[in-house]
Order: sequence, then structure tokens, then C-alpha cells
Amino acid sequence: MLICKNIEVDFDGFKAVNGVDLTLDRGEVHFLIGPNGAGKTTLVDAVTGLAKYSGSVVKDGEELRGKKVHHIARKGIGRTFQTATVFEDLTVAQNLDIAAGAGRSPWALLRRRKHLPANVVETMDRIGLGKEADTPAGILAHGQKQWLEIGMLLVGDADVLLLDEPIAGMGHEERDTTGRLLHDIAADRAVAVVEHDMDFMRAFADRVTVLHAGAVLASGSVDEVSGDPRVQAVYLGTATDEKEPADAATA
Ligand SMILES: Nc1ncnc2c1ncn2[C@@H]1O[C@H](COP(=O)(O)OP(=O)(O)OP(=O)(O)O)[C@@H](O)[C@H]1O
Repeated sequence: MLICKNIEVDFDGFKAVNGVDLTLDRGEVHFLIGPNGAGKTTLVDAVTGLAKYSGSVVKDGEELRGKKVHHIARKGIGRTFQTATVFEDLTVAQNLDIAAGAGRSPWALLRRRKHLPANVVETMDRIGLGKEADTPAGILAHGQKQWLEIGMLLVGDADVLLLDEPIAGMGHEERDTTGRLLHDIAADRAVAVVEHDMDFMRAFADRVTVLHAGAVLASGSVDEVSGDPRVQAVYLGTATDEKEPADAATA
């Protein structure tokens, strides 16, 4: 659904992304992993029009390099940030209604409507917030805000979703719920997830691309990248050592 070729992002001579090829396919939850500073967020910034780049990003046959952020969003490429960007004073239903309402006037959008559109109601159930329609978004739990933000992309008809650390700060149950939600929405969309949590990646990734120093180090299934010695050396090995110091000490 999205084809990125030879993406380069240059910050005053420093190449934060250095010749990355990435293809996102419908039906797949595609994890982007890599150590701090590998260029994951900058790559997402480039695809969504927030960072200038050279190379090519094509969706539905259209080249998106140089296009404005809102044009890229209208092409169906949606993203979330590590800190959810919902309207805190508005209810869950209002947040979704606004996200669904491109084309309506600002006043019409803010008016409380007697009947919510069907896709808003369906999406509320899908993201597990069916009982929170009238809850102000500001008092939702952290995980619920992330789900609401994903819901806002869904009602806005995004079919390529780029999610930046969607489970940061979540407990076990919320993580599993989020993983299942990602697979549910990927059934007819492409979903990319920037993530540091290796257990979550192993449990829910269909495909993994490992970035290191701005370049793609490896790409493939969880087993393929986990078994790649280069990946173990720069990333998974480090992560294992950090998480299991006792094992590392006895190894
Ligand atoms: N606006 C900027 N100007 C200069 N350098 C930047 C800018 N944004 C990011 N960088 C640098 O680019 C590199 C890649 O950063 P990026 O945030 O994309 O990495 P990341 O893989 O997402 O890391 P993390 O997992 O820590 O979020 C880092 O060295 C970072 O310091």
C-alpha cells in the first residue's frame, strides 16, 4: 500500500535516515524497531510530510514527496504520536465525530448531535470505548487515549496507519488488547508500529524491519530478524542483556 524508496533525511549534514527502502502491505502489522536514534521516528516524520527528504514515497500510484501534511493525511496516511493528541475537553464521541467530519463546518462539528454517524458508533465499539461515548477524553486512562487516537484515524478513513510506540505506559492487559486491535484493523489496512518492546513485537508482528544508524539492517519475519546475528549484535542482544542481567552474568 505504501512504497518508500531510498529515503534520506539530512539534518545539517547528519543523515538521520540514510537510504531506507520500506514497503507496507495491506493485511500486515509491520514493526519498525532499532536502538535509540536509529531513525524510526524521523522516517515516519518523512512519510507524513513533517521532515524533508529525498527519495520517493508512493501511495496509490501518487508520489507524495513534497506534498503538504494535510494532503498526505487526506491520501489516507494517518499517524499517532507517543503522547496522544486528542481533544481533552470533548467527549469520546465528539472526538470521533470531529475526526469523521472532514467537510462539515466547524460549528456543525462542535454541535452535540442527537444521532452519531454509524461509523462513529462502530468505531467506538471496535476500540473498546463503546461505554465511554460521553466521557471527556481528558479523563480517559492513558491506554484508552491511544485507542481513541487510533479510532480517530479509522473514522478519518486512514488505510495506512503509522503508530509511534502505541503501548508505552500500558499494563499487560492493555498491551494485549492493543495488539489484538492492531491485527483487527490491519485486516484491510497497512499498519506500521514503531516500538521498543520486544515481547510485544514478538507477539504481534507479521513483519519486522530493523533500523540502525539510519539504514535498514534487516527485514523479515520475527524469526528471521531474531536469528540474524547483525540484529542480535546491535539490538536484540543489547535489549536481552539489559532485561536479563542475571542470565547475562551467568552466561
Ligand atoms: N530535528 C532534528 N535535528 C537534528 N537531528 C535530529 C532531529 N531529529 C532527530 N534528529 C537526530 O536523528 C537521529 C534519529 O532520531 P529519531 O528520533 O528518528 O530516532 P528513533 O529511532 O526514533 O529513536 P528513539 O527510539 O529514541 O525515538 C538521532 O540521532 C536524533 O538525534
